[in-house]
Amino acid sequence: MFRSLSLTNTTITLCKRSFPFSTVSSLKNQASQNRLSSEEYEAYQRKRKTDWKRQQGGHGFLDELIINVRGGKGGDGCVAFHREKFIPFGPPSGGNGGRGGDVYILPTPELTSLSTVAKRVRGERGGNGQGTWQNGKNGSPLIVRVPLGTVVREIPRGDPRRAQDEWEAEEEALEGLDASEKQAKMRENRWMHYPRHGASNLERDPFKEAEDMLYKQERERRYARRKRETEAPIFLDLDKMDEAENDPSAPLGLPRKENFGHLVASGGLGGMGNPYFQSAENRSPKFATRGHEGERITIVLELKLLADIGLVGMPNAGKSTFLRSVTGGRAKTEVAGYAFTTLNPVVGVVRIADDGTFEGSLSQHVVHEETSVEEAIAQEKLEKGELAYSLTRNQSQASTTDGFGSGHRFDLLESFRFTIADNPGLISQASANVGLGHSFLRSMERSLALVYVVDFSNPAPWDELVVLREELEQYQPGMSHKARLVIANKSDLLAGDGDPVAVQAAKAKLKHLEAFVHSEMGVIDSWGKPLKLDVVPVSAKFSQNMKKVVGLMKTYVEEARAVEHRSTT
Ligand SMILES: Nc1nc2c(ncn2[C@@H]2O[C@H](COP(=O)(O)OP(=O)(O)OP(=O)(O)O)[C@@H](O)[C@H]2O)c(=O)[nH]1
Ligand SMILES: [Mg+2]
Repeated sequence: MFRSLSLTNTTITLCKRSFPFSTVSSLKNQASQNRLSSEEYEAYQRKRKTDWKRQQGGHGFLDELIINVRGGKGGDGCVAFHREKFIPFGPPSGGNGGRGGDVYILPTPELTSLSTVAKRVRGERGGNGQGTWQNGKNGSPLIVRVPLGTVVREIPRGDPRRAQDEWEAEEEALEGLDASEKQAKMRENRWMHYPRHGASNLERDPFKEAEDMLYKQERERRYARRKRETEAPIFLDLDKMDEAENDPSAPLGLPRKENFGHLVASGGLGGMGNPYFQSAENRSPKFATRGHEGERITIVLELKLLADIGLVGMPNAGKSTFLRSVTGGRAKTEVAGYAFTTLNPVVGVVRIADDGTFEGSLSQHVVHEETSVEEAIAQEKLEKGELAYSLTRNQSQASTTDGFGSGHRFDLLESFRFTIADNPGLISQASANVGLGHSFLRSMERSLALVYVVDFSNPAPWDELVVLREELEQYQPGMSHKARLVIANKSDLLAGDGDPVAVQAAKAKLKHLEAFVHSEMGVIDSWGKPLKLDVVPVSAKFSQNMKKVVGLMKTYVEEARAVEHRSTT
């Protein structure tokens, strides 16, 4: 069977298979047989990647993960009777089961992504009780480590992404059974009987009373859980390390308290051994309870990247090129001339010396071409054998004349550093999940400052600004007041050849942009004072005017850090 697939103005025919990857491999085959040009193949792959991201409706960026957590099941109680020489009918001696292990969440600075977090977490089971009053061992606590800056939210009841809780799971397992079968199963899940006493136990009043009591406790627990879920669902904003507090004047040799983090699901209680059910009426109870199920909850983890500055712009404005330029090509973010190249936020580090020189400016790599062009150049060099003896990045920096020496020597000169996050493109209606949605702005929420990047070669770059501000406000009212700067990128495209008329026109356009920004785009800073945004024309591709931008960004970060410092002290 065949079907047609339209691809960037060409129509190709490909084999229909049910598994999408085979479609790609068949395309790969076609490409290798020269029936499909490599550009067409690439365009197809790119389209699939972006479509896939879009289908997720803005969810599923690398910084969001849903996990199912279960506390450990409690250990079973034991039915036993003490036996000793000359004591043939000793008292009941079954131990209680141990508690199931609790599950905690702990923020850790060593982690930077949620990729290491397991999607299903289950606490350790408590040990079963044993004869001669031996209680089972408690399950040890389980710690789920997440990166610093993770937000933990419990998924509420009714949300389809939520897994069943322990009671719902049991109800589902019992579905379709008649009343007596149900009762038998429920008893099996809850009670242990002394061998050959199962049937007789069920008829005796003490057992019935104990059973009623157990169900009553269960109902109370269930009610309390529901109440907790609706009144105080789990919400943790883990942006700070919290150390376990140790008393400094504690006696020597006392073990240090261990910090487990935040409890998210507690383990089930252990079952009761048969001595628990001993009473005046029932001197030798021949039953014990099984351990309780641990709490089951579904939580969503969201990682807020901690970048000082966030770049906000429409697709293709040159955000990724800008990040590569300020980091001297170190930040590995893809650059290409089509919309939605960047699908996940990428963070780069900018290091600055006292005199305003930044590490990226020392790089001899000043032209930042599209990734595919750079790859083609590298491939060509590789084939010619030029790469074999070429200098490494640090060696080439050592040969620069400005006296900074090798890249490592910059460590001595570095006086300030901040991070910049390159974001996917934001478009009009992103809040209604057009394009890639805007959920990635979550990473920007705690950025100290935002910077708009617009394509200055567009006929009306000011229109872009209005849309961007609108989308920021849609995401979080007041967020647009974090903006400090407008980068007018791609300025080389205007009057790059030095034609005086074009230069005049470019100057006039810049004036217009500045006037627009000053009159329409004012913000209120954290002290409540009105502030005008800076406007700087740059060419990210050719690394022009970058020093000025980096200098300005440094001042924003310094100011914002000072504000934060003051508000915390
Ligand atoms: N002439 C010129 N082209 C530029 C400049 N900056 C970026 N470009 C080109 O603009 C195109 C888009 O650049 P990207 O950096 O991928 O744009 P982006 O904003 O990251 O786009 P998305 O990731 O899709 O949101 C590429 O073809 C770049 O080569 C510039 O300063 N001058
Ligand atoms: Mg990009």
